Amino acid sequence: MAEVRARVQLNVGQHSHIPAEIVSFSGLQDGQEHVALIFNQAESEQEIPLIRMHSECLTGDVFHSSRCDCGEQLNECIETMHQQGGILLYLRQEGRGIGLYNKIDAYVLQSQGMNTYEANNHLGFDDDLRDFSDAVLMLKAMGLSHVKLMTNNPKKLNALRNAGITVDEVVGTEAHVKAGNRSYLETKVKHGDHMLNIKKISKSE
Ligand SMILES: Nc1nc2c(ncn2[C@@H]2O[C@H](COP(=O)(O)OP(=O)(O)OP(=O)(O)O)[C@@H](O)[C@H]2O)c(=O)[nH]1
Ligand SMILES: [Zn+2]
Repeated sequence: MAEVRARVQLNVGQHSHIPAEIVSFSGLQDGQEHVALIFNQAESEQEIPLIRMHSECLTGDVFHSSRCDCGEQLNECIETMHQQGGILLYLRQEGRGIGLYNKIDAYVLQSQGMNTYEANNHLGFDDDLRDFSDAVLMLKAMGLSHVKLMTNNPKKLNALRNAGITVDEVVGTEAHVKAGNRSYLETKVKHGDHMLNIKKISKSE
């Protein structure tokens, strides 16, 4: 069992204009400092809250790297939750769990022609090392057993359902295409079973 350790108000977003609360936890299992951001006190409302499990991506979230869509997804999530309320779990699972330096090694291999999964395998890692059991503990610590989930990744949906969390609805994120991330997005759809609409990607390109 994990518990809420501290919970404090802060404003977030590009102009620090979006009120939220940041939550830390005790009793998480993988040794990482995962946090939750709560918008509009969504965990205490009667309505089933929208949640997102966002895996850390320093290059995308902070530097808005051309190689992926993580920063855009994070901004989209924060804007949506500002409007509708919601809970963002920011999970310290850099590089789908392989860590930042290994992800940069994988980028080197991708620059030589491998796709994201081939590069992982070449480095001796499975396609995806993420485990969402701490995310489940965080939800339970906040008293949440019934959610709407913002993702395009069916593995996240299955992880919650297998842990006894009821997911009423899955809300996809937009396809954020920019120069440099198209093959990354296509690979997610072809090899990672992501429910991204490639046609939508082509149109907005
Ligand atoms: N190993 C590796 N990880 C990457 C690479 N590009 C992005 N990531 C990581 O992928 C994670 C995001 O996972 P994605 O598979 O893009 O998306 P998702 O979180 O599974 O699914 P959504 O909920 O739909 O966003 C972040 O931790 C990124 O750091 C890469 O080339 N190699
Ligand atoms: Zn990324």
